Amino acid sequence: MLDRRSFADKTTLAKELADAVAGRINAAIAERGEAAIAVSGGSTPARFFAALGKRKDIDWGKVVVTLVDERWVDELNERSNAALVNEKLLQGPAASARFLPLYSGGAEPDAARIARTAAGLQHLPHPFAAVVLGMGSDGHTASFFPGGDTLAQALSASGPVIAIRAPGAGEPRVTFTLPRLLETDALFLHIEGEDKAQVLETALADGPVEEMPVRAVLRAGRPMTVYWCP
Ligand SMILES: O=C1O[C@H](COP(=O)(O)O)[C@@H](O)[C@H](O)[C@H]1O
Repeated sequence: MLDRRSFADKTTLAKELADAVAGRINAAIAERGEAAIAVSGGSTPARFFAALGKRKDIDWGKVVVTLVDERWVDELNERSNAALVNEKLLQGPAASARFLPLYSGGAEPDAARIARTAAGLQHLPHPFAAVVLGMGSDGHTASFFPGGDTLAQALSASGPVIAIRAPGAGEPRVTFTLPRLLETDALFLHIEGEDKAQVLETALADGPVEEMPVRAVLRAGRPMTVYWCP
């Protein structure tokens, strides 16, 4: 179920992952006339975003991009995942894609704001053509954090999105739920560095999901391809 691919360096990984995701986008457009992808934030995806956004073989006007999760901050904040997507991915050819953000205003993701985010996702093409997850060194993925106040619901609710707060998360968060993220043609896990490789080994061993929520994805019984480089 887990296909693990290793690459010599970050540039090669970025190009190979962009090739794989572009293939999924083009297949979804051929089959369904449109494609949606959900991508991660944080520091790891910048090179991959740049490689994907340059692709001229994608009909970007038929592509919807969203995030797997978001810190509850506006786009002027340097921790905004949406800002990263706008700066690195939605440039050049990819500027014609439609972006559906998860942050919907204010300082807290209260019920009304989460409902507004969910309403904005109503016309998201379904299923995703590709979901690209990242992973933190604490074993979180998307915003499924150890100690998350709504972790159990985030891993089981039909979604699409839920607010979550956790000691290691910094700001309050919004995340797609796991069941919704698994509704995808292809699932990727993008990690870089020896430390993340070690975290993945630990996550693959026995142990509670609550301690390393990425285990919920690894144990979901869905094919997933890991892209890793040192
Ligand atoms: O906070 C987040 O962290 C993870 C991992 O980020 P990285 O900086 O270690 O690459 C990321 O996958 C997630 O989308 C983001 O919100």
